[in-house]
Amino acid sequence: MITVEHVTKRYGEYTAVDDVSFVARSGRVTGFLGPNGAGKSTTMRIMVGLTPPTTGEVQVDGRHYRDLANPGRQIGVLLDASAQHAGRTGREILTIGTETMGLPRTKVDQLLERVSLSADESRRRLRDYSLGMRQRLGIAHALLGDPSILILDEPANGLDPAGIHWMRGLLRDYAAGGGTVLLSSHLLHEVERIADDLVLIGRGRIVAQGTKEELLQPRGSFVRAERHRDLALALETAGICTSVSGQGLRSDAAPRQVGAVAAAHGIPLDELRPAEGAGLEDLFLQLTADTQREGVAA
Ligand SMILES: Nc1ncnc2c1ncn2[C@@H]1O[C@H](COP(=O)(O)OP(=O)(O)OP(=O)(O)O)[C@@H](O)[C@H]1O
Repeated sequence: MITVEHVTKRYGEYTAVDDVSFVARSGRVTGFLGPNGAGKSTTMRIMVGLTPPTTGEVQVDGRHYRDLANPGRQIGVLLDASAQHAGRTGREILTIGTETMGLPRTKVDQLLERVSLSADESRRRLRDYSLGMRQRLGIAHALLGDPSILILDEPANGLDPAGIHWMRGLLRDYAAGGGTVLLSSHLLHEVERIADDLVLIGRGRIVAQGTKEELLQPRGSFVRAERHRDLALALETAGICTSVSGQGLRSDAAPRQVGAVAAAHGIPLDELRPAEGAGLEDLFLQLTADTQREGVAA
């Protein structure tokens, strides 16, 4: 479990992370989502002691990262797949990992196989790796010490569709075995498929968090009636704001509430249903509308 408590990071006058709190639970995949520059990487760097927070703290399984004697055995980290010595081969990078963590050398071949890097590829230098191969090697490195927590910054970056499918299976299995997975991504559809819980961040602030089901639950209702104007007026009088949507009206109120108002005013309805689920992308755009660089309206 990762517990982030009131973490703030300021660079001079600029606040990159603003009072961020959330929990990534064990046995679950938590997706950390946000537009460019939202503060995801900074928060992850704070988690693993690479950046000191201005205020607040992060605990991993109840302890601070800096207090872990052999952190790689508890937390697997992939923040930047290219942040390894470019002149070393993949095999060398993993071998150094086994040595610093006190693991048997046999782990190297096990992990290479697990991330589908061939013996030939493992002998190439990192500078000659494609981005996808670097990601695979980075994931292998993160998994080396059989940690109970994985912190991955944009792990799908550079992976081809088969690679993304593979990674999804790997991380789901990992969480099914009780592990904690926190992954950041811009690939909203990918996260929608893999995550159990979601944390959305915009301009350093958390804008929404909860289970995927909670956040993607359809909100509000769609209603259609011949006496369209009467219905809109009745709903407005009942304190329910509506907007015109196609042939009907959309509102944030539940269908039951809308139905009750229509019944009270004797307005026959042609259609009444929950509004379609927004989908993560819509939700993401809505919640970060004022933080999007492109000013994307919901
Ligand atoms: N060392 C630093 N000095 C000054 N500003 C910084 C520093 N590190 C990060 N920032 C700023 O903090 C903000 C958050 O950056 P961060 O890398 O955490 O965003 P991100 O959500 O990971 O973005 P992306 O998805 O583009 O990788 C950015 O505006 C960035 O320029």
